[in-house]
Amino acid sequence: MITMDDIIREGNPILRQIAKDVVLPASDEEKEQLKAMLEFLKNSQDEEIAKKYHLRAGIGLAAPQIAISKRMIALFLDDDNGKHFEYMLFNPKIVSHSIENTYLEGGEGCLSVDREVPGFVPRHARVKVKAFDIDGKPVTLRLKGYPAIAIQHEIDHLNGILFYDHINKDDPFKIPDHVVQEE
Ligand SMILES: O=CN(O)CCNC(=O)c1cccc(Cl)c1Cl
Ligand code: NI
Repeated sequence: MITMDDIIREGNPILRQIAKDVVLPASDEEKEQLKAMLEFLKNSQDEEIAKKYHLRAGIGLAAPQIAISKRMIALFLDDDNGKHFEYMLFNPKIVSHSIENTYLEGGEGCLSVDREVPGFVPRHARVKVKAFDIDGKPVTLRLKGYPAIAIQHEIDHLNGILFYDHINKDDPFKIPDHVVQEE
């Protein structure tokens, strides 16, 4: 199982690399790694397991965070209406997005960043993502709200971007442009 020992932290150059496409069909090893990433998220949100293995909670995970510079991400979260989102994706790509932006009032955090970095992280309010599922089938996701924010955080990891790169340096809590409502 993946634990915090497997998660690389700021300073490790892998976090700033552009991850490589997974050559499809994915290998059994790549499928197992992606399944393990989803399992980590579930474990990290399970009070008993998280306590037992000292896991920090996460709603998403990108392969570069476990030192695998490949375009693989997992998401496991419920949105504000309690709708559940659970994905294991190969080669996700944002193919279009809203002009409108959004942001989380509480800011964002990252398992690869062992410190609080306060400030609003501007995100597209809505995204259309094309990717491939664990079986190699093409999928198209249209997301808004929390899941849209989360998938952007993960796809950023594949491009060597960390959440705080987006925070306004002069005024971290400045409301981002084109924001229509707060998350
Ligand atoms: O890349 C994934 N992580 O670092 C896992 C830990 N962070 C979170 O779960 C998290 C927390 C707040 C906002 C967003 Cl968007 C995310 Cl993703
Ligand atoms: Ni992160």
